[in-house]
Amino acid sequence: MNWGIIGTGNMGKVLLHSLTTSHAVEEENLYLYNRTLMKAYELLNQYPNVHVERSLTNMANKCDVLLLCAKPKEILEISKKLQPHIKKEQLVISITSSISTDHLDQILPCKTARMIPSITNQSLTGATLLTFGKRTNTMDQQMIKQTCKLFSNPVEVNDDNVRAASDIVSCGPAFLSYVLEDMIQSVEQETSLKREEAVNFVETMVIGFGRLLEERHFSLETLREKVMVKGGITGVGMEALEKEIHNSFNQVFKNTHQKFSAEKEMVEALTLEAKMNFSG
Ligand SMILES: NC(=O)c1ccc[n+]([C@@H]2O[C@H](COP(=O)([O-])OP(=O)(O)OC[C@H]3O[C@@H](n4cnc5c(N)ncnc54)[C@H](OP(=O)(O)O)[C@@H]3O)[C@@H](O)[C@H]2O)c1
Repeated sequence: MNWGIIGTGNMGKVLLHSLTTSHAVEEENLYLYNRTLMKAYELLNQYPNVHVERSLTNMANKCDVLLLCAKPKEILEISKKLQPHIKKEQLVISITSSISTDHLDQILPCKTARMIPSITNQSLTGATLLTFGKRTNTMDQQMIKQTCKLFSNPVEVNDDNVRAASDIVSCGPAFLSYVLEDMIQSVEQETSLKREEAVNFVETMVIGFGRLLEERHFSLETLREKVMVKGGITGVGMEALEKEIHNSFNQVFKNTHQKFSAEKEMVEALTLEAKMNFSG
C-alpha cells in the first residue's frame, strides 16, 4: 500500500519520521509532494528511498492513502485540485481539526478520515486523534488504527470533542514548554542558579516525570501528594502557584475554541463554494 504526504512542513516531517522509523510504512512506499518542491527534495538526504513527486496528479495516481499536511485553507485548495484525479476506493486524510471528514466528503468522491498528530509522535509516543468518514468501512478503520498504533496511541474522537482533545494532545507540548520556560526564567531571576543548569535540571526532571507516569507509578494527583508535604517547602511553593496559575488555562481553552469557530466558519463557506463550482 502506498502512502503520500502532501505538505512537508512541520507536521508532514513529523509524520514522515514516525511512519518510517516505526516501519508503519516503508520508505519505498512513501511519496512526498510539497508546494515548494525543493523542500521535499531536500528530505531525500535523510530518507533516500522515499519518492518525491512533481504534481498532485502524480500523487493521486500513485498513492492509496493521502495525508493532507497543510493549513486548513491550503487543504481545501489541495482537495479541489485532487478532486478530478481521485477514485472512490482511495483514502484522503486531513490532519487538522477544522477540516472534518464531512468537509472532505463534500469535495472528494473517496473515503476520508481525520488524523490529528502530535509532535510527541516523533518519538513514537503520544496520541493520534482519529475520526472516520462515513464512506470508510471496518477494514479501512482497522488499517488506520493499526498503522497509528505503531507510532502512537490512537484514540477516536467526535467532532464535538476534537478541539478540546487537540488542545491537550497537539497544543499541550507547546503550552507545557511555555510553563517550564517560565519556571526557568523565574529561577534565574530569583536565585543564583545559572540558566544552563536550570535548563538541564528541568529537562532531566520532565523526562523522569514522564517515565513515572508511563510506568504507572503514580497518577498526576498521587504524584503531587507524594512530593508535597503541606506546610513543608514544596507546600509553601505550591501556595504561591495556586494563587498565580489556578484556572489560568480556562482562558487558554476559550481562546482556542474561539479561533476554531472562526476557522470552521471559513472552512464551511469555502467548502460550499467548492461544491457549487463542481456541481455548476
Ligand atoms: N504543529 C502541530 O503540533 C500540529 C499538530 C496537529 C495538527 N497540526 C495541523 O497541521 C497543519 C499543518 O501545520 P504545520 O505546522 O505542519 O504547517 P507548515 O509547517 O506551514 O506546513 C505546511 C506545508 O504545506 C505545504 N503546502 C501548502 N500549500 C500546499 C499545496 N497547495 N500543495 C502542496 N503543499 C502545500 C507548505 O509548503 P511550502 O513549503 O511551500 O510553504 C508547507 O510545507 C495545521 O493545520 C495545523 O493545525 C499541527
